[in-house]
Amino acid sequence: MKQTDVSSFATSQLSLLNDELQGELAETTLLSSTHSPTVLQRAGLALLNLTVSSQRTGFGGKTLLELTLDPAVGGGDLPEHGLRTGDICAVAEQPKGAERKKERQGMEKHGVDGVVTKVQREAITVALDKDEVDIPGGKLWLVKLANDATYKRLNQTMTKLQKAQPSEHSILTQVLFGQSSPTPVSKEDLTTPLTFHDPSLNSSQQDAIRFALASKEIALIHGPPGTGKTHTLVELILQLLDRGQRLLVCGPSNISVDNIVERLSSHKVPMVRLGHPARLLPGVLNHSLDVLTKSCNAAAIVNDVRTEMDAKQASIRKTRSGREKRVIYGELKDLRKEYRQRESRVVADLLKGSKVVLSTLHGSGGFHLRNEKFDVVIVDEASQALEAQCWIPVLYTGTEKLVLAGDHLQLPPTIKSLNSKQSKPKAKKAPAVNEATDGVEDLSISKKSKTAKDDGDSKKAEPSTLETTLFDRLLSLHGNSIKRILTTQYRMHEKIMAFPSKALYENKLVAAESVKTRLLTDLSYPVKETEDTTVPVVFWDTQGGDFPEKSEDDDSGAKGKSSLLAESKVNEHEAAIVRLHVSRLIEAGVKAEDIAIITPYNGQLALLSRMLKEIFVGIELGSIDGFQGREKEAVVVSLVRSNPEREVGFLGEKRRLNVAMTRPKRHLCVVGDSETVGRGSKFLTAWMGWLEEEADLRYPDPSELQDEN
Ligand SMILES: Nc1ncnc2c1ncn2[C@@H]1O[C@H](COP(=O)(O)OP(=O)(O)OP(=O)(O)O)[C@@H](O)[C@H]1O
Repeated sequence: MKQTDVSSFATSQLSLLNDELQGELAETTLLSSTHSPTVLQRAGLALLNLTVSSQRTGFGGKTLLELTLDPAVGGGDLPEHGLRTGDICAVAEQPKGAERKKERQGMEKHGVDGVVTKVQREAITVALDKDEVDIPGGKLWLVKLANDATYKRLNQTMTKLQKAQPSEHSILTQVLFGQSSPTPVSKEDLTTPLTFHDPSLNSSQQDAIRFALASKEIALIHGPPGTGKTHTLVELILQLLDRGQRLLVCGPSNISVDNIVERLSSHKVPMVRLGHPARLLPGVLNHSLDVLTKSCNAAAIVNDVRTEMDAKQASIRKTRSGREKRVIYGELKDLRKEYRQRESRVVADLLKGSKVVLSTLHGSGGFHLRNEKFDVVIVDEASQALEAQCWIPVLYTGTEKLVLAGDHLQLPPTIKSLNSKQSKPKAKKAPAVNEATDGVEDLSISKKSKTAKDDGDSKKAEPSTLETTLFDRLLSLHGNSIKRILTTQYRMHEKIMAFPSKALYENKLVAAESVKTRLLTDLSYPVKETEDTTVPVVFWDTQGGDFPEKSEDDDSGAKGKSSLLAESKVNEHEAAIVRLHVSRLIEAGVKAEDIAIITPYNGQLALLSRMLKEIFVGIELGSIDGFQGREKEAVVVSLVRSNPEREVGFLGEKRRLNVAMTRPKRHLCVVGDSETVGRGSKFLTAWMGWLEEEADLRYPDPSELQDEN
């Protein structure tokens, strides 16, 4: 066991985080200082010609401004924009002659910062950061700002860790750094009979629960694709509650947390979900602090003040006299103070009374939990979280036990905040193609520079230390004895599962009876039996050099211009094969919405989208990274790389390929050049070998593709 020094670990994290932040800020500043509002609006980063359509009081006593298009410019729907709930923005008076840069730079002085809380077709609502603001009567504009809140909290957390004296380190912290070993779990604890709330749990799930219950400091639940990780966590939560424990349940994204809230609510567990209501799934709202503080018994005392404040807000907008305004502001100030006091009493009571609190990792560092103690912290999707994020609930709640659930053999967290959006639910809804490339939201750090570089060749890119997750680090620190793996998977046909199981999961995966032989022809609607619909795995091998890749910007000569414009790859012939295969599936009766096409290269994704989105309405196209956590009945993977140098770039990352090959339930079609891809790495050689042996092989007939074109 290799010990890690706590303080130097924190110091190095701080420096890595700072590098990220500086890069991010430089990029945003560059963007907003060099472009006019109109250009920013076209880029989806700003909205112009707005007016206040209503003003009221929201959670935390904040002023909520609802903005719509000024009737003077015709009103109606807002133009297309990229502003999302949770984005940090500024609202300011629109400079006359919108292009004038000088005036625009005064924005920071005249504008008010806030957070987007609701986005509708005709309106966008912003919760303002400042209490007393005099919103100008003229036209307003709203611009997205860089969000450094995430970094600030990570920074605070790592600073706290850095400054803690060794004598202050909890046993858990010592275990997390290898200075103490985890207390061994006794055999009896692992074998004592347990009554499970869910009798359908399989034996690996039951074992994982026994292990997590018996562990004193840490337990890792390793959930390969489709093995019911969240299902298992829900039972673990119920078992811990039976034992009188108080729990904090977190995940890196809102959706990862909401997934658990939704599943727990059918068990009637009294719980509180922290987080801004605008970011939560509708089904989860009833558990949010915002709604609970309005609906609980003590709510009336808060609501009285809220009503009074709203009336005052309305009267401010009506009066023109500066003196009257000042009087009302004074009254509002007192009311707001009163409101916050009453609300925080109600919130504190609600939190004290709840045995389960759920929030994002980031949210667990908010002031609501500052004095709350929890017996156990559970983190779902832990291999999607930065280590520094996982420390937020650990350090701020003083827990002595941590349960992490995840799969370190799928993709690690990516680093991005400027353009981060809500991550998609696991639900089978079809996000637009550009959204499918987005990562996880709450922290969503995805290094732009890295993405750009990787898009060219990830093999050369050294993994940054920020990407080593706590899950990974603990496994290398303490070994497999701190984890239990879930082995029955409920997603894939057994043939689709076979290679990833053998190559990555020590051959431990077993396909559940209900899925192991499911084919497209067994779908709930009629699908004709064809050579495609009756086989689980198809491999279109384009070997022979007739289907070469292209660098996207070969023609434009943009190579080396900027890391953000780094070249991507396309393979037009592969795209034609994808079209052929999909059209055959659709002719056989498979619905377009049951098919997804995924590829590692954004260039190829853009090409495929142009070619196929309109022909196959409802089909989903996405990057492999954006498809993590999702599933489809049929998945076509376009590998793109085909070159005499046998370069595989992005495909060198086996965790990315693992994600790609484990998305389908009934049908996986791989399109690629076995000669190029097969030389990329040991993993790729093994995969190509396996496909040649086990898949239904197809060799493209150029004349058939000609017809298709
Ligand atoms: N013991 C079980 N018996 C039957 N079905 C199960 C069992 N455990 C999980 N499932 C089913 O397997 C599917 C995957 O479960 P869940 O969403 O909990 O998995 P996950 O591991 O969190 O998913 P992912 O692989 O996307 O991370 C769900 O449809 C769930 O109902």
